[in-house]
Amino acid sequence: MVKLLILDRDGVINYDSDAYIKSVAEWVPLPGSIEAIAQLSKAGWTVAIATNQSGIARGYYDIATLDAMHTRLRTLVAEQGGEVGLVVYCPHGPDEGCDCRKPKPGMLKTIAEHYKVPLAGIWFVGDSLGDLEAAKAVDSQPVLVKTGKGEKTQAKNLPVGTLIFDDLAAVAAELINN
Ligand SMILES: O=P(O)(O)OC[C@@H](O)[C@H]1O[C@@H](OP(=O)(O)O)[C@@H](O)[C@@H](O)[C@@H]1O
Ligand SMILES: [Mg+2]
Ligand SMILES: [Zn+2]
Repeated sequence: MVKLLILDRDGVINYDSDAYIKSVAEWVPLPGSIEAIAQLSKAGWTVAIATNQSGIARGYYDIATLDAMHTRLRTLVAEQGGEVGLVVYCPHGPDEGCDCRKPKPGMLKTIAEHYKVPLAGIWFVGDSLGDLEAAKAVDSQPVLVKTGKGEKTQAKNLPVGTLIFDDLAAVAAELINN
């Protein structure tokens, strides 16, 4: 069976910004995140990504720019000998009522269906409460990292059983070494 790990993007893999990440130049990996994904991949994990990208609906950047960010991510991970799995994004705005925008679990379901694995217990790593709630909604394991908005999120009322790590590198160390 596929060993699947699902990651949020902004604030987990790369620095986030309240002004959105609007270009490849603004898409800057957090320390250790690229290496963490590569190490997980080389250890047999399939690393997929589920990311809200309402900046598309807001007109801040286009799909081609978003795809270029993900090509950059894939290139950097490949340079470390790893690979990135399926990247799923929600391009919609908060008021469109789509099924994919977190905290709805639609993107997690899409990823699980793609890899034909059940979502129960799958770790979903995020920095926002919506990430953790999306995981809880499908019985996945909510995992909070303190990067991005994570420290602020930690002060909120977290889903029962949420695991907390400093950053993605710490999550990778836990999964690879245990
Ligand atoms: O963390 P992920 O899901 O990868 O992506 C989050 C981004 O889409 C943006 O999501 C926005 O929330 P709203 O979409 O405006 O509610 C804001 O939080 C931005 O700061 C953030 O960059
Ligand atoms: Mg995030
Ligand atoms: Zn959506």
